[in-house]
Amino acid sequence: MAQQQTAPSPAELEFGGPLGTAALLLLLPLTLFHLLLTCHSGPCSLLSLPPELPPLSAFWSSGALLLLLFWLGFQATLYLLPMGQVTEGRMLRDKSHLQYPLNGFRCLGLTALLVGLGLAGGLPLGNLSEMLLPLASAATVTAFFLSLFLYLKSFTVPPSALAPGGNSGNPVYDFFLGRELNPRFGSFDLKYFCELRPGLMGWALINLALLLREAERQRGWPSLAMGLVSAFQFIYVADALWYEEAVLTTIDIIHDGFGFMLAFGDLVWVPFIYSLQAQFLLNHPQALDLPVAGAICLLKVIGYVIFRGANSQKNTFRRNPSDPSVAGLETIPTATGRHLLVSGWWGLVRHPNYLGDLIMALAWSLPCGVTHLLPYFYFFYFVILLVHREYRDERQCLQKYGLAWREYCRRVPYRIVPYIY
Ligand SMILES: NC(=O)C1=CN([C@@H]2O[C@H](COP(=O)(O)OP(=O)(O)OC[C@H]3O[C@@H](n4cnc5c(N)ncnc54)[C@H](OP(=O)(O)O)[C@@H]3O)[C@@H](O)[C@H]2O)C=CC1
Ligand SMILES: CC(C)CCC[C@@H](C)[C@H]1CC=C2C3=C(CC[C@@]21C)[C@@]1(C)CC[C@H](O)C[C@@H]1CC3
Repeated sequence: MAQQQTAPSPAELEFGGPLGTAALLLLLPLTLFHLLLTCHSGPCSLLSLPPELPPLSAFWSSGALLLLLFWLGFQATLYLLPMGQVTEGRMLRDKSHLQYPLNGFRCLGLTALLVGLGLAGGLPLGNLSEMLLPLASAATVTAFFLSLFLYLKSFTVPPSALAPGGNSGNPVYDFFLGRELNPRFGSFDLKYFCELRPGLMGWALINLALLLREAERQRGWPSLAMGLVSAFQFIYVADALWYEEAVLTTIDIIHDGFGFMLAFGDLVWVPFIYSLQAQFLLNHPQALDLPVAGAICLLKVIGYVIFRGANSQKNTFRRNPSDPSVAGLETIPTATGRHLLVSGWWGLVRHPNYLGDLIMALAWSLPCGVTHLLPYFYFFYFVILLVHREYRDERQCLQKYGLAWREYCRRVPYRIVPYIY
């Protein structure tokens, strides 16, 4: 289906319009540093100010900036390696399709191999755990300059290349949301690359560094809690790269431009905020009984089965509705020629994949115990993100499918949690 590209009217502006996005431009980095400093402080209290601000020099090092640039360059090189299939994205406004390489999982494998070889050769990866603050600053500055470059670049492309939501004419709003839909250098797609590669793999690498540092402190073995958190989150990262093609149908790729929100989200928020549980465990070790660990693993499995089952069912259905695994499901026809699933996972609630993702998020926090709020930050943030995302998606689906979407909402009344929401 072709995408519409008219500038949004003031009533359609998202995230609180220019004022809301200006506030977010400040609040997001402030929240990041508040959380990092709190996590590394003794009391680790989420609601109070960090006890003592470290000297400014603790926030910056040229070594951290070089390391970050090396990581981005390394992942970009892997992205360009001609391995794996190439697939087509959804039809654009000018009726063309972009090509995307599907080599994410292989790049993860190559990265893991090189990191493994490095570790065997004595690479002090654990030291990364002491560089998180300057690394986060370097990543924030990089995301800011990348967004500025993307904003300026967007004035060199034709109107058909602009994102439906990010060309309001207000510079702050457009800088935040992103004007251009698919900024590219030749075949190198900047948004697709950032969404899945450096940040997601960086998150897994930071977790590994924290686990190694903890193991060094405990004479060789990481704690059960750290092991669970790292394993759970690694599975999530590996899953995203294995099913990389699915990201081509997300709001981020289809609807949102590439601006500060995604540049900061992909390159800073994901690696440094999503690793908060492991950061917390390094500084605040938690004992975990085997039965409790077993129950948490069960919760993770339940969440993963729902998340993967729902995502795969929809993706299979969208790719090939007559695939035997989805051919028997009940559907609603829409005026666009597409159908909406109304049984199976998508007959339970209107966003079963969000439900599974939220259950997994809880399973990532529980190994950190219940004495502190900070390891639950991801869960609470994720509830807000997904509720807001669900609201945005509903609005777009109502526009796309009209009466058929209303019929779907009537048949499947709950959005994310059955009988609750
Ligand atoms: N960890 C994190 O920070 C984040 C994780 N995620 C995860 O990423 C994944 C993708 O999320 P997201 O892109 O938000 O949304 P979805 O994968 O849920 O995609 C929504 C789209 O699915 C299609 N759809 C909706 N209902 C139906 C139906 N009944 N039958 C068939 N198609 C339907 C519609 O598109 P169409 O009809 O055009 O195909 C709709 O626009 C999710 O698992 C989510 O949990 C997302 C955001 C952040
Ligand atoms: C900075 C703000 C608070 C908002 C940032 C949002 C981003 C962190 C997320 C927007 C959509 C995302 C997706 C993923 C990671 C987080 C961001 C970038 C996944 C790649 C996570 C793994 C899933 O399997 C697919 C997700 C697609 C969307």
